[in-house]
Amino acid sequence: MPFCAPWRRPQAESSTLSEIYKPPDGRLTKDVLLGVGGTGDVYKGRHHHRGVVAVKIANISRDEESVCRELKFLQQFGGHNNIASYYGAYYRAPLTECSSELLEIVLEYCGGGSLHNLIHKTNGQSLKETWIGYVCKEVLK
Ligand SMILES: Nc1ncnc2c1ncn2[C@@H]1O[C@H](COP(=O)(O)OP(=O)(O)OP(=O)(O)O)[C@@H](O)[C@H]1O
Repeated sequence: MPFCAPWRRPQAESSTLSEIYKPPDGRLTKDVLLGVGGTGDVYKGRHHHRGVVAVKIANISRDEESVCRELKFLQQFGGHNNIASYYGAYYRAPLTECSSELLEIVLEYCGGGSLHNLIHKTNGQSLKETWIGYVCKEVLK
């Protein structure tokens, strides 16, 4: 296999995705749609333990490699101050033969909105130099 997804760990080669990433079993609910990204739709939700969270619905069937790359990134850097924390992922089996295998990726909910929104809400749709400096400094940390 040219590509090895992190959930198919060497010691768990015989395990299926559903065994490694157990289904949420009511521990996770999804509410409003927050946005749509390259990996899938992102919902505001509630996790039984974490409270309010963001839930990214990643389509494994469509692009397993991208989902894997994103998970790897989150597992490695999710502890950084400026990156949403990664709380775990749940496997969702296809409902019918034609539907997709999904992974529900649970993240820290970032309620402040996006930089894109901030720019569009600002007079002249342009941030002050001090703000731009602050954002650049935080991105480079
Ligand atoms: N942790 C989060 N908290 C709150 N909203 C979020 C969170 N993650 C994503 N969103 C919302 O969902 C949208 C899509 O996010 P996502 O991370 O999937 O894609 P992206 O980073 O915008 O693009 P791409 O997937 O192409 O990198 C964001 O623009 C944002 O509005």
